[in-house]
Amino acid sequence: MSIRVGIVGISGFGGGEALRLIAGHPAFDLVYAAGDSSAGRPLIDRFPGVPHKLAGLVIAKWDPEALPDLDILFASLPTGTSAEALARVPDSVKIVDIGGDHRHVDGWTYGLADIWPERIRGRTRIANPGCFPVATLTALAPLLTAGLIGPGNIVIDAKTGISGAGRGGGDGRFGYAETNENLQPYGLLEHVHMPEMETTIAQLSGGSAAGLVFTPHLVPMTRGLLVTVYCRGNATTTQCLDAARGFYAGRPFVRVTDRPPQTKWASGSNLSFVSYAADPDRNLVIAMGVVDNLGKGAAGHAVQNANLICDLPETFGLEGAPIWP
Ligand SMILES: NC(=O)C1=CN([C@@H]2O[C@H](COP(=O)(O)OP(=O)(O)OC[C@H]3O[C@@H](n4cnc5c(N)ncnc54)[C@H](OP(=O)(O)O)[C@@H]3O)[C@@H](O)[C@H]2O)C=CC1
Ligand SMILES: CC(=O)N[C@@H](CCC(=O)OP(=O)(O)O)C(=O)O
Repeated sequence: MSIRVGIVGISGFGGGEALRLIAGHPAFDLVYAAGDSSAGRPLIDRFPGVPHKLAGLVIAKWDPEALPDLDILFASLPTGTSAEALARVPDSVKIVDIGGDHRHVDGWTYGLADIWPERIRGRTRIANPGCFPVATLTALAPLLTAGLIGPGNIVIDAKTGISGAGRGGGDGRFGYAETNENLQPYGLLEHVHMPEMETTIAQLSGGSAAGLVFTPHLVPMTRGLLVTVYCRGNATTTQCLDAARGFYAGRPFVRVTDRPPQTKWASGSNLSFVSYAADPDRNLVIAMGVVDNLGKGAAGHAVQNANLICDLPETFGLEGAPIWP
């Protein structure tokens, strides 16, 4: 079976990771690559290591009115730039939007694939969750649905690799000299992922995520994302681990570990790792979540969502082991 696939934003970090995964996918055929400043360049010029079967593809100027015959389009454009153009893509073309323009937007399904795959199958417009929300929500969902923690007063302390900012993140914070051997908090009290997390926590728990605090930090590594989430709840560590093991039983991409997870465990993969430490005497639950920001945080999750909407095995193209070391 061959499913005709396009990627817009292919020269970026998210698009490049989608290219890597789709190049090895057993059912997807990349027939369209698009961008802006990279348009006109052969793919092999932008990515010298691209497989021979894709070497002839030339990056097109992104134009939703000039698409070839496509079954599915991956959109990996800067948040804020894709809504108007994606609205002009024909209905017959399924879309997975890796960017942030369609999360909790009417007509689009919020694609938390490990948590609610049944909501995604059969849909044609999927909004990938943001990278911080997916790590956080994957760790919290079993606890919220089991009532082991409350939805209020949750504190999320997050660390991300620099590639989370994309190639275009050019305000001087992301160069080698600024990031090497440096730690930077940012987005305090107002990060764009707050509303997405508040809405989904409320959906999962049936209550309000009032008092949510989220502080991301840039750390000097290329890939990887870790959240340490402090919650109020009268549960033991064993109860939290058991709840997560039950919740994710049979799900291929979530690993529940006794040990606190590390970012390298997920590198280059679509895996999420979660773990917990809880002290009922202090009414304290600590939930931890790890993903690769470009894997489960972006392109890996997008391919998983695409598999679901194309009625393929969820794991197609995503079965490789993580990169180590
Ligand atoms: N990086 C990450 O870890 C994650 C990113 N995301 C989201 O994914 C999206 C892409 O991010 P990322 O790959 O990191 O960003 P990059 O800055 O690395 O890449 C952006 C891409 O968008 C293309 N582009 C920009 N403007 C236009 C335009 N007007 N028309 C066509 N193409 C355009 C660029 O093309 P060209 O080079 O040809 O100009 C480039 O390929 C963003 O919405 C981001 O928030 C989500 C989760 C994680
Ligand atoms: C390091 C860094 O800057 N990371 C990005 C997260 C990338 C992401 O998930 O972005 P979207 O929600 O726009 O898709 C950020 O904090 O905004």
